[in-house]
Parts: sequence; C-alpha cells; structure tokens
Amino acid sequence: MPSTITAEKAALRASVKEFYNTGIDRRKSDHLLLERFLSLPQVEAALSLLLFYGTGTEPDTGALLEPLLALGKTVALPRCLPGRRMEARVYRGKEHLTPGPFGIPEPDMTCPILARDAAALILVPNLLCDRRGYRLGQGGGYYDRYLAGFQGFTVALCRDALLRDEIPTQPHDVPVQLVVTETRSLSPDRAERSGAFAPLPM
Ligand SMILES: Nc1nc2c(c(=O)[nH]1)N(C=O)[C@@H](CNc1ccc(C(=O)N[C@@H](CCC(=O)O)C(=O)O)cc1)CN2
Ligand SMILES: Nc1ncnc2c1ncn2[C@@H]1O[C@H](COP(=O)(O)OP(=O)(O)OP(=O)(O)O)[C@@H](O)[C@H]1O
Repeated sequence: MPSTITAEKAALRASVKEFYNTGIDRRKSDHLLLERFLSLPQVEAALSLLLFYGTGTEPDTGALLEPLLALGKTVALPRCLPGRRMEARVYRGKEHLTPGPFGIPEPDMTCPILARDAAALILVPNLLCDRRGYRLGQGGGYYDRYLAGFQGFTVALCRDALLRDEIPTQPHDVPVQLVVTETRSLSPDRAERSGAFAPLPM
C-alpha cells in the first residue's frame, strides 16, 4: 500500500498538471527565470554545471546551453541509466543529443562523462518547490539518488505561482540550496530548516 506521503505527492503532481491546464504566460515566466539564473554569482563562478534539458511544462532550460558555453563553461546534461540512476555527460552541441527513455534529449555516448563532483553547480528539475528548498520531482527518484552526498551548489527554478510553504517530504528527499522564482531568490537557512538554533553573530 502506498504511504500517505507518496499519495500526497501524487496529488500535488496532479495539481501541477491542472495549474498548467489553466494557461499561464510560460514565455514571460521562462524568460525571467532564465535571466535570474544566468545572473546568479554562483553561476558566474561555476566552471562546470549540470543543467537539465527542459521539456513539457518545465522552463526552457535548453536555452541556457549556448549562453553558458559562450562563457567558456563546461555544461553537462543528465543521461538516464538502468535502475533509475543517471549520469552527467558533457553537452557537445545539438547534433550530439538523442532522445532518452522519457523522450527527453540526452547527450549521446560520444559525449564524455562529467564526474558528479566535478560539477560546481547542479540545476535540479522540479514540478514545484517549497520555501525550505524541498522539491517535488517527476517521481523517479533520479535526482534524490544523484544528489545524495553531492557537495556542490544546488539550484531549482520554480515559478512563483507554484512555490509552496511546505510540501510533504520523505527521508530520501534532498533540498536545494537556492530556489529561484521570477521575482526572487530564496536561500533557505539550513539551521532554520533543521529546526536547530542558528548561533547569534558575535
Ligand atoms: N528535463 C528533465 N530531464 C530529466 C529529469 C527531469 O525531471 N527533467 N529527470 C528527473 O528525474 C530524469 C528523468 N526522469 C524522468 C522521470 C519521469 C518522467 C516522466 O515523464 N514521467 C511521466 C510518467 C512516467 C510513467 O509512466 O511513470 C509523466 O510525468 O508524465 C520524465 C523524466 C533525468 N532527466
Ligand atoms: N537515495 C535513494 N535511494 C534509494 N531510493 C530512492 C532514493 N531517493 C529516492 N528513492 C526512491 O525513488 C522513488 C521516487 O522518489 P520521489 O517521489 O521523492 O522522486 P522525485 O524526487 O519526485 O523524483 P526525481 O528525483 O527523479 O526528480 C521513491 O520510491 C523513493 O523511495
């Protein structure tokens, strides 16, 4: 029997589908999200980044590839592996993208693997996020597995209309360090998130 939280996550995923059925100005929202992402200091500083190739209702993050390459950065995309695992492979141009198991363009086998910890920053896909940095994904657990133990910086793009105060979480869920919306960047305080007291500044 599915746990209550699994059922709650499924209901949230259905509400996101409904949200997109009501028709929103995705072009404007995407533009603002991508602009804010490109101007993050952590993006400017990162030499290697793992992005994702946005499809469906996701922000059009494929549009980030060329601008980041033009800045001399190494940009990688996920490639699905058996067992709901994934690896990062370096983006070498559109001609080296091939549809993966979900129809999402993935780097082909000629593209070198980028070791997980060689990425300074990972842009994590999501259907929605909460203010603590927790995200609801497609339900495969790919990113929860990949991010477990990742030491670099993690960012999620979340439309303002989809940002929640608190979504249900499970022990394997890994929150991101920064949630970027069209209008702001939320950097949840780790101490606050864990319920511990933050030390007072001296
Ligand atoms: N753009 C993008 N790339 C990504 C992810 C992602 O969320 N977005 N992933 C993040 O994990 C991995 C792929 N995982 C995915 C898991 C499920 C579905 C999907 O479309 N699911 C269907 C239902 C599938 C089913 O029948 O169970 C759906 O939502 O309609 C897509 C990607 C790696 N690449
Ligand atoms: N680190 C992990 N090790 C083993 N199983 C995991 C891990 N993380 C997640 N899972 C499993 O993956 C399944 C999907 O988890 P969940 O619904 O949280 O995925 P998601 O975060 O929405 O997806 P994604 O990470 O692909 O965006 C669950 O059954 C969960 O138990």
